[in-house]
Amino acid sequence: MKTLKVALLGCGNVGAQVARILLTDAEVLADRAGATLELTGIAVRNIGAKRDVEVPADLFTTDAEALIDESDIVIELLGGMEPASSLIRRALSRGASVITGNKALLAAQGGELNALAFENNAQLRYEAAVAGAIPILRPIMDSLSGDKITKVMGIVNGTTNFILDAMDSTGAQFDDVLKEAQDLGYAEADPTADVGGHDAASKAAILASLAFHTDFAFEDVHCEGITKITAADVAAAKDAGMVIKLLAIAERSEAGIGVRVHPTLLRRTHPLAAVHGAFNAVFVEAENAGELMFYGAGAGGAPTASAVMGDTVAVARRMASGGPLPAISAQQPVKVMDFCDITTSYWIGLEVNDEPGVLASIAQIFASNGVSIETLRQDSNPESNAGTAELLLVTHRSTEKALAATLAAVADLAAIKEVTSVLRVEGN
Ligand SMILES: NC(=O)C1=CN([C@@H]2O[C@H](COP(=O)(O)OP(=O)(O)OC[C@H]3O[C@@H](n4cnc5c(N)ncnc54)[C@H](O)[C@@H]3O)[C@@H](O)[C@H]2O)C=CC1
Ligand SMILES: N[C@@H](CC=O)C(=O)O
Ligand code: NA
Repeated sequence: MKTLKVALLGCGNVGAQVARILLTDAEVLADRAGATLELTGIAVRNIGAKRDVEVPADLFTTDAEALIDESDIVIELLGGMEPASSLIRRALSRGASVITGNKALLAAQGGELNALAFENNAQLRYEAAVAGAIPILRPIMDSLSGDKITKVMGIVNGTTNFILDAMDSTGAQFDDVLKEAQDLGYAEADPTADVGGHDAASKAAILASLAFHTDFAFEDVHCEGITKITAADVAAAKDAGMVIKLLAIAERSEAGIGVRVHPTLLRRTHPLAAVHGAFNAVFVEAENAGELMFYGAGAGGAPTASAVMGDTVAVARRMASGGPLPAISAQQPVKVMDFCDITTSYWIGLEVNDEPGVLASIAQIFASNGVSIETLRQDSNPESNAGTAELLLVTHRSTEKALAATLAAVADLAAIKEVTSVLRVEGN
C-alpha cells in the first residue's frame, strides 16, 4: 500500500484532535483512503508545551517549512493570515495537497489559493472552515452541482449561538458565557472575531462563493455582530415568541447577490430557533431541491477534526488512485447587492411620550416611506417612567434604504424619546 506523508501545522484545539485521530485510527484511515497516512511531524511554536493529547515527542518541530517540503499532504490548523498563507502557498506550489479550517484566510485569499492549487495539480479542501463537522461545502459543490441555489441562510458561529442561547434560556450575562465558550474551545484565538460577526462573515463569503460559483471576499459581506444585543432585547424577543440568532444570509435576487451577517429575530417555531448551544445549522434553498437543512456541531476540537479528516481521506484517495483533478466550475461574474437594497422585515422598539396623536404621526411616516406595519404593540411604562410608553412594531418586508429613511424621520418627532432597538426579522 502506498504511504502518504502528512504534515500537521498547529497542535491547538483542532490540531491536537487531528493528531489523535491520525495516530489512533491509522488502520481504519488506511483502509478508507487506500493509502497509509503517516503523520511525519507537527509544527508547533513551543515543543515543550503541555498538550491535550499524547503525541510522541519526536513528532514536534518548529521548522514548518522543512516539514512541508517532505510531505504529500499538509494540514494547516494554525489560524490567522501569516505564516498560514505562506506555508499553504509553499505546499501547493510543490504539488502537495492542503486541508485547512482557516476561514479568515480563505475569505481573504480563497480565489488565489484555489487557482494556485489547480495550477499545481494539487487539492485544496476546507470543509472544516464552515460549520465545523457539518458536511456543507461538499454537498453544495457536489450534490447540488446540478441545481441552482437561490439562498443559503444559517447559524455558522458556535460561540455566538452558545452566548445568545444561554442569554435566552438562563438570562446569563454576555461576558460570563463568552468565557465558558472560550474554555470549551469554540471561540477563535481572538474572540472579537466571533462576537463581532467577522468569523461568520468569512464563512458567509465562502458559502456564497461556492453556492453562486463566484468569488466573494470578506469585504463583500455586510457584517454586524452581537455585542450590542442586550439582555432586554433577548427578553423582549422572548416575550414576543421570538429568539435572536446571529445569521449568515446569502441570497440571489434580480438586483444581484446580497451576503450579510447580523443578529436576526426568528419566530420560535422556525427550525433555526431550535439550534441550541454551539450547534450550527444551514438552510439551503435550490430551484429544484427546494429547502434543505444541515445541522450538527459547528465548533470544538473533535467535531472540527472530523471534517478535517474527511477531507484528508478524500484527498488521499485521489492521490492513491491517481487521475486528473476534477475541473473547478467556471467563476461567474457577480453583481454584489448594495446593502441598502436588501429586503427584509424589521422589529423596531420605540420609547414615546404617551400623548394623543403619537401613533398617527408614526404611522404617517411609515406610510410616506412605503414601509408597511405588520403588527404594533403598545405598553405603558411603570410609574417611574410615567407619561411614556413602549411601542413595538414589526414591519412587512421593505428595503434597508426605506427603513433608514423611516427611522431618521421617526427619530426627529418631538414625541419620540428613544429608538430602543432595530432588529431584522427572517422566516416570516
Ligand atoms: N476551534 C474550533 O472550533 C474551530 C476552529 N477552526 C479553525 O481551525 C484553525 C485552528 O483553530 P484552533 O485549533 O481552535 O486554534 P488554536 O488557537 O487552539 O490552535 C492554533 C495553534 O497553532 C499554534 N500556532 C500559531 N501560529 C503558529 C506558528 N507560526 N507556528 C507554530 N504554531 C503556531 C498556536 O500556538 C496554537 O497552538 C483556525 O483557523 C480556526 O479558525 C475551524 C472550525 C472550528
Ligand atoms: N469560533 C468558531 C469556531 C468554528 O468555526 C465558532 O465559534 O463557530
Ligand atoms: Na463543515
